[in-house]
Amino acid sequence: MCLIRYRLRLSKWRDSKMHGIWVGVCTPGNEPHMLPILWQNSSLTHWQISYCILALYTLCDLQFSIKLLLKSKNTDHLKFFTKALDVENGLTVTRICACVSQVTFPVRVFKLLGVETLMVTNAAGSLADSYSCGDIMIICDHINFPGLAGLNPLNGPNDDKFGPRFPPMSGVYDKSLRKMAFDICKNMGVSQYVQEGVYCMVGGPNFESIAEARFLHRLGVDAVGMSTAPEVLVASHCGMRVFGLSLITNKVVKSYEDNESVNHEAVLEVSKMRSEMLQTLVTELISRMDINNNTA
Ligand SMILES: O=P(O)(O)O[C@H]1O[C@H](CO)[C@@H](O)[C@H]1O
Ligand SMILES: Nc1nc2[nH]cnc2c(=O)[nH]1
Repeated sequence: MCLIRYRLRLSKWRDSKMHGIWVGVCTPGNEPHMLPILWQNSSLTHWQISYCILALYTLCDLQFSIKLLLKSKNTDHLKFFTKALDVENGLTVTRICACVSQVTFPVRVFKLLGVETLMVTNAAGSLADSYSCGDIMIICDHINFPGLAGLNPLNGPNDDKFGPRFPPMSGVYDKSLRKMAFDICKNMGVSQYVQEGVYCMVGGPNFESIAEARFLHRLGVDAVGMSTAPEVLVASHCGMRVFGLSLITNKVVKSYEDNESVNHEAVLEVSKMRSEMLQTLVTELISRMDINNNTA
């Protein structure tokens, strides 16, 4: 099961007209609540971009939800997309994808397209007692549970063109981008909602049992979800810079006395509530990055 969202930068192709494209891949019933940017300042024509998106869409057998974020008044891009994808007002199509190599395939395609930075966002349940629903956790590290158990997108022969056979996983979440995100949140006056912590990916699609929640909590997990780690792993393997955010949509039940239980609708609700704030944060983060040399 996946819900992946990429924020990509094609620093080689620039054009001031197009600010970016936000792309998400959603599981059924999932709103594309936080959508990262695919193209930033691209000098490709709108049909070339559309073609690339459609190619990715076909190649990866994934369906993208697409929203254009245009600085210019020219909405031809949007029209073209909606026409090409045969839907009105952008595209939101959903499908399940269960395989980690499928989920991560686009990351390598993006790498080959010249993308240098990957931004990932997810919805997650909190285990840290100090977190509240609606908090934003800047991810400083992750535990990839499926990966530890052998379900790893890097399984199989290694392609040395992308990265080493045995890649390190320390320091994957870029420090300078994390700091920048904190600064932006401070300026936005929303620091009280911002945390920094460890994300853990579990296989899902069920939410945690109480015993599992307690187990993860003892391991030092601050927030748990069902995505993100495989894409981050592959991006890091091929030398991309990574930034990740978890939106805390619920508190994971850790007590047998607690009668609450999490449900997906509540997750979507909190996501909607915070989507604007997250979009502002991500957009500001992007605008502060140095497009040319990929430094924060
Ligand atoms: O991690 P993302 O895809 O944001 O979504 C999270 O929320 C969904 C459950 O409500 C699961 O898909 C879980 O992984
Ligand atoms: N595994 C898991 N994924 C989530 N996604 C959003 N909330 C949760 C949660 O509590 N657990």
